[in-house]
Amino acid sequence: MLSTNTISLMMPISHVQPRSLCCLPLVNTEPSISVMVLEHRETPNLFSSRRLEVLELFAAQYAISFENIRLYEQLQQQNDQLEHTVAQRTQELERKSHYLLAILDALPMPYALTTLSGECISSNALLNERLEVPPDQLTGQSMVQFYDSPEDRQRFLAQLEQHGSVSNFECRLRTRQQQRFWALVSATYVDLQDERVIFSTISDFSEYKALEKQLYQEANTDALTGILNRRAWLALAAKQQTAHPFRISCILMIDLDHFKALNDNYGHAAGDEVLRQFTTSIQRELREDDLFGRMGGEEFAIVFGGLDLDRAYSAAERLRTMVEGLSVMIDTEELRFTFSAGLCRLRPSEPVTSALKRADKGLYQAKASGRNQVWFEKEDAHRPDI
Ligand SMILES: Nc1nc2c(ncn2[C@@H]2O[C@H](COP(=O)(O)OP(=O)(O)OP(=O)(O)O)[C@@H](O)[C@H]2O)c(=O)[nH]1
Repeated sequence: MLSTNTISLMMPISHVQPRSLCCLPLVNTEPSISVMVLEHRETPNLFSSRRLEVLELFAAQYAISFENIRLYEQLQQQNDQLEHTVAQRTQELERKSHYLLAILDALPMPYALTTLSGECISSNALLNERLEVPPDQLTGQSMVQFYDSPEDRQRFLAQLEQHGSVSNFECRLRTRQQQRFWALVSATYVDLQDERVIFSTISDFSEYKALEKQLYQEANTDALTGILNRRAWLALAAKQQTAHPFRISCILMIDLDHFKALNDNYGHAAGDEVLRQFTTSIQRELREDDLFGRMGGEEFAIVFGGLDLDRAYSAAERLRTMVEGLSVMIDTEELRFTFSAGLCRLRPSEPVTSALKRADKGLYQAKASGRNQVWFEKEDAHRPDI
């Protein structure tokens, strides 16, 4: 209900004095938001208390509707604001996603995005090409099939799980056409909105691996005969000794007899051929546990793994007899040759070079005693000298 004060303050709407004037505040939940003014120019005292009650109800309803409209407009404004923000964010995301795709497309190496179980989510053309899979046919496929050994895949996943990323994991992959190649795989986890996936890149390093193998071959083998060179033989002999500290082994040092004369009489190439055929023949006779190497010139050494002095001596004698019976054809000429050798036990934890020196002493004795024979040190023997 309006107070008298409020009414008296009200000004008529028109300049003609009204005979009845009513002023009602439009009040809802909040303080008055507006005022409803009614005036009548002809009938005095028109706004009786009963009429005022009705008008008050009407004013209240009006206030509610008015408030509703205001709230609706406010909501509409907020909605517009929200839509604007969403549109802006979407645009931003689209731009970022566009950048990301552009970067991935420009990546100069094969990549794949896979699920944790190895299913390909996306890949680039370079990967498809390297794995010999037609464009777009990798998505949905299991990448596990491209690992040459399933154990490699397990090791790769174990490393990824342990460190969160893997750098240059060396393994062999195979293409869909079953072509094997060496690859370095690097990977990291990527957390997408609702799942964790793996982003991996691969680089083919088959050429490097082949070169590495070639360098290893060159560094460890003798170019003429293809067997171990002195350095590699010493290293492997020491490695075997460490791996089997309680295994009995013997070392045989071999030197071809009168090789200078053979070279002088038949030429260096004939000497080379003799060295090659000698090596091949000896290799044929040796067991897997034996280690054969060229120490230089016409000198060779063998570790008889797991043989005691008696059995090693028998083996050395068998080799000596075999070589004695060999003949190498040089043009129409049949060349025959022999070797002298020194034998000794490789004592536990004794440096291989030191045992080699003792075998060399036996070799010297064999040469001095007329060649084409095998000698061993007295202290090593439980039987008399030959
Ligand atoms: N063809 C050829 N000859 C080699 C090679 N390496 C070393 N020689 C030769 O082997 C010969 C070794 O001669 P010496 O050390 O005098 O020994 P030897 O003539 O076998 O005499 P003894 O050992 O006393 O029986 C030398 O003439 C070397 O030039 C090689 O790779 N090829």
